[in-house]
Amino acid sequence: MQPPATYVHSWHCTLLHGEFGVYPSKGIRYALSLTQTGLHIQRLVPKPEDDQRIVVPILDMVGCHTLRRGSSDTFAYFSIFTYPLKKKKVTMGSSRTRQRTVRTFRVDEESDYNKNKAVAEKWAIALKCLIQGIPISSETELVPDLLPRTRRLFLLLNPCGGRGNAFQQCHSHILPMITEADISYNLIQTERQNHARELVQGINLEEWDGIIVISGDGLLYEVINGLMERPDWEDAIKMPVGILPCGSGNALAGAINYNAGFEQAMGSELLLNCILLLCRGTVMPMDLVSVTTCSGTRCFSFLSVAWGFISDVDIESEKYRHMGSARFTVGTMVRVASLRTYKGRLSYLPVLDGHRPICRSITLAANGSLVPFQRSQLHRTISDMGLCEERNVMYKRSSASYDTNELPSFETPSPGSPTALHTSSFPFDSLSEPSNQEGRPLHRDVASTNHHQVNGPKDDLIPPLGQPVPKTWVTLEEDFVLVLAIYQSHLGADLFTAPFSSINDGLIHLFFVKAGISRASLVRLFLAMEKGNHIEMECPYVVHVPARAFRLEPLTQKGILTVDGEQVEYGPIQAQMHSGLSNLISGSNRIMQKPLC
Ligand SMILES: Nc1ncnc2c1ncn2[C@@H]1O[C@H](COP(=O)(O)OP(=O)(O)OP(=O)(O)O)[C@@H](O)[C@H]1O
Repeated sequence: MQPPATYVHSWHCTLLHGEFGVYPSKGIRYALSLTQTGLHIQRLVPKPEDDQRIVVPILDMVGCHTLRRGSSDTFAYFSIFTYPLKKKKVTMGSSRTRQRTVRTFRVDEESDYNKNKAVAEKWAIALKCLIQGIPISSETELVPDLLPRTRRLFLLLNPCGGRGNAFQQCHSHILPMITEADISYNLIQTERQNHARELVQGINLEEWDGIIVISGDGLLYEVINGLMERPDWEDAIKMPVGILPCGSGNALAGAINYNAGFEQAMGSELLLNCILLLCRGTVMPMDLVSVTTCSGTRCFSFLSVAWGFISDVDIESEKYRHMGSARFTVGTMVRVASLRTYKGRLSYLPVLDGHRPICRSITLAANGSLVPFQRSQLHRTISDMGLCEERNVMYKRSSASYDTNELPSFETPSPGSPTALHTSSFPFDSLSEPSNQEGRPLHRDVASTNHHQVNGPKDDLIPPLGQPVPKTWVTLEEDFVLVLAIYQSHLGADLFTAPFSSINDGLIHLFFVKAGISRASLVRLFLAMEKGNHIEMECPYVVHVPARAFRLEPLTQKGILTVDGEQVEYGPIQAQMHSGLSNLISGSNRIMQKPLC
């Protein structure tokens, strides 16, 4: 990660310098120089044959502890805990993994322990400040007051998430690393669906600096909605939340990993990256979308609303849960083999760029092979409707700026009001009741059925579900293979679905695939999505539109709708963006503060 050009000089200036022994002592001595971005280690004794230096990036560090060996020892020690990324040779090629490395330095300049201890503490304070993104310079007096009080995290672990190995991951990686980062915690194992939702409704906000789910996206969905159900929701939703990926999809973890500038990762590499970022602890606003289902129930979503192919695969693949993320691959193959289409009406409030709506299409050749980016048929279709100029809009990651739409605002009806809709008034059914192979009931029920969310900011962009959408909205009636509204870059840790999306860009990215797409093209689309390459493709059947609000009215009677991967009641559904409503522990230092050096 590069510092801003104007700060390059100060970025490399030395904050601290010293010469130390090591533990265990083998007569080796090092010169250490600390800069804003790394610790430079130069061996002094025995003298190296060539001028080799090791640079340990601050980004690889989780913490630093000071130590003493015994009361008679006059030396003080400081240990630095790092997790550098190492390449590992495996049978077929190589893979990456983070390996714990501890370096302990001996402060032995003085014959008085207290003087050596003061030096060791100074180094520990400086390192901790840099890890946590607290600005320091060579002029800063390195005193303990620079550091915030010990962070206290409320950890919620779902023993049934993903492959069911969250408990094992917690003991082998998570707890050791956060202890090295001086984080105190309370760990609770969830016992059933909605347990996390209930727990966060009862916590004292003053007692915690963050709520972390050790699970998949489903548990975070419960936490966010539990916070929104509190009478003090305005304060509660500002509680920083975080995720340590132990689920199947791990979409938000994929987005956090990408936001931090790491390479796309899965499994324990992704988990270790996310623990590292949690230890840094920096917080950023995260967009939430309020979703209203046909009964008038409102819930808050941080990831996606899906209908058709994606929600079918998500829910129908529950029976392959033991496979971890591979369950989605199997589910995709099954669903491709018996491809369904769904008739529906999709309306959306487009985002204006210089007062022009933006849309893009992705084109595959008729035979399903990738072709260079061209103007697509669908582009023309929309342009002909006077909705969009014929042009290709390329998005830059986190640099897009759009005009605010000036639109009338609407009152949202309370769930009991005459305009609110009720499930019974819609002739819709869920396509499938989730069940596993053995026929045992699954832990997933249709989410939020019993939760009427009344709190939260007003949905001022959408009229009540029973009323028509404003004339300024775009409405399409189509046979769809899928409709997806996503507001994170990733739909799964290895599904880089919206590369132009960022955690707080205030945009709902609507993707839809129309009936007519060949099975081969659909498979290619999902394969290309792994690396985000689908964006370079053109396909007349695949469209992306940024929006601020949308309404989806299924006209096919049976189907599955999901919000953040959780099944919700089937029927008309609508949603509106509430930008930056929550806070996410992203650990990212992308918005760097000017160093005071
Ligand atoms: N002890 C438990 N037993 C059964 N289900 C539980 C338990 N604790 C939580 N749950 C439920 O498990 C569901 C799935 O959890 P989660 O989403 O975290 O994992 P996942 O589905 O494997 O991952 P992802 O959502 O990333 O695909 C949640 O809806 C949650 O309510």
